[in-house]
Amino acid sequence: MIQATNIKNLDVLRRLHLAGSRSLLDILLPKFSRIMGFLHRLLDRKGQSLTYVVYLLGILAIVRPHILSFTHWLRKYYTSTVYIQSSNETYDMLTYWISSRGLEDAARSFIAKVNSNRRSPENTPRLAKKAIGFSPYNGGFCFWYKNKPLFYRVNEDGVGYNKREEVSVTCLGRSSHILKDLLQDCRDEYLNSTNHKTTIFGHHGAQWKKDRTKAIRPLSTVILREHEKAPLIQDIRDFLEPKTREWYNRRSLPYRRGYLLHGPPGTGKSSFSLSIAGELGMDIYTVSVPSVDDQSLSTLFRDLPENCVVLLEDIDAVGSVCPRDREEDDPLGESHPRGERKGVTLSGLLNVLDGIASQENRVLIMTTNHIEKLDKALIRPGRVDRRVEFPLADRDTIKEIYHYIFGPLMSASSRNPPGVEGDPLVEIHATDFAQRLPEERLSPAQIVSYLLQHRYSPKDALENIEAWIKAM
Ligand SMILES: Nc1ncnc2c1ncn2[C@@H]1O[C@H](COP(=O)(O)OP(=O)(O)OP(=O)(O)O)[C@@H](O)[C@H]1O
Repeated sequence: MIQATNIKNLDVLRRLHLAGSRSLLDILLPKFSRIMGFLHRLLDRKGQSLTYVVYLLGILAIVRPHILSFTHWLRKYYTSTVYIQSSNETYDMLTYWISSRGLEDAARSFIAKVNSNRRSPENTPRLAKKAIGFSPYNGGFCFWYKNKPLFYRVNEDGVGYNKREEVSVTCLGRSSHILKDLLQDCRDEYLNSTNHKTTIFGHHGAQWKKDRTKAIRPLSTVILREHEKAPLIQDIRDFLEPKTREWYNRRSLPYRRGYLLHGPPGTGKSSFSLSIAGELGMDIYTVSVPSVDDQSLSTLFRDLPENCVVLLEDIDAVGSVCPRDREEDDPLGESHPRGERKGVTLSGLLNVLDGIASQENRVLIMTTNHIEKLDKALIRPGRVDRRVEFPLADRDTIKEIYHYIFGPLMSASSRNPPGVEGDPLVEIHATDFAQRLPEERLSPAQIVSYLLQHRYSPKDALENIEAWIKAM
């Protein structure tokens, strides 16, 4: 059971905790001086005050180093601490737990950030423009967990670009069970909060970074020819079956399968990857190939968790040199003369795909707008086991997109205006709409975007087709 914060105890412990960081004496010394002043006045008449003061200061000077080393010893041998780096998801779990209870309010130094994911003060509307969030910074606070005091501390490590935030939680005693229990609770609560959601991770240099958590997008909302879509989904599901894994292991085959989604921009490749991750209850880790080099790609793959979807976008950018306008330092601190900064090389990507990091119950999806540019070695079976084309919209796709926007709701999320649901005219309008658009000339993204402009008026969507096509 988690006990609510006790303000009185908190105050005492916060002081003690501060004493840990500033030394107990720094706090006691001013109080001590006041007492000495009082004694001085009291004893002044007897002329002994100066002697007492000198004695006391002398004693203090002698015991001070001992008290300091005692507190250091106490901290070293009679407390346990868990350290968590901000680049790891455990950090999100812990901060979610802390923040959901408002425990961070006990911190005395904060960092304020606009658009941070952290809690804003109670009186700030949730969607307010430039809402300021606060999080503890360079300091700490104490809270109660299962009737035990724990100390939460934020530390910063490194300088400049390499600066990293790290939090630590300390408990009294040599057993770290309470810390493990806490992290388990944080994990459970965090996973509960992300149930029916997909967490999307991007990267910052060679480090994964959580981008956002989104409600699962049903696969039915990504429109693709059924004879391509259904077998692709089935193939991914089959691959993730435990018996498939066993089958691979028994035959000593590397347990991996790669998928290549190709087609023009805006045809649904990323949307499909996100949806399938949601359907499989996995998070998705995305890497845009043009934004990394061999070293960071390999580090990112090494740091992947198990059970996730990995999306490698724009793999046709492999081997291209990114010309730089000027000589500059890259974020990793290396200097690249103009034109010499390499992206991912073919051998770098092949190493990653063939390596152990591409296994471990991971679904590897690669996307490209230019399949014709890909090296044969990259897409040979074993690296790419299934290719699926995401084409420009044909008549059936256009019709389906119309249904998707104006037809009956497919999930609980409200998309259509009242009155449009179940409208028998939708079918007629969808056919009409599909017939008036050129086939295989527009991407689903273009059509979705046009229909969204007229989301409250299917009539307008039909009436403005010619003007829209002309404008394009
Ligand atoms: N087949 C589709 N079905 C439903 N919506 C689609 C489809 N294709 C694209 N969209 C919509 O268009 C937008 C862009 O799609 P998405 O990013 O998935 O395309 P993409 O093929 O990955 O593009 P790119 O190659 O540029 O990365 C999304 O918001 C998505 O909702």
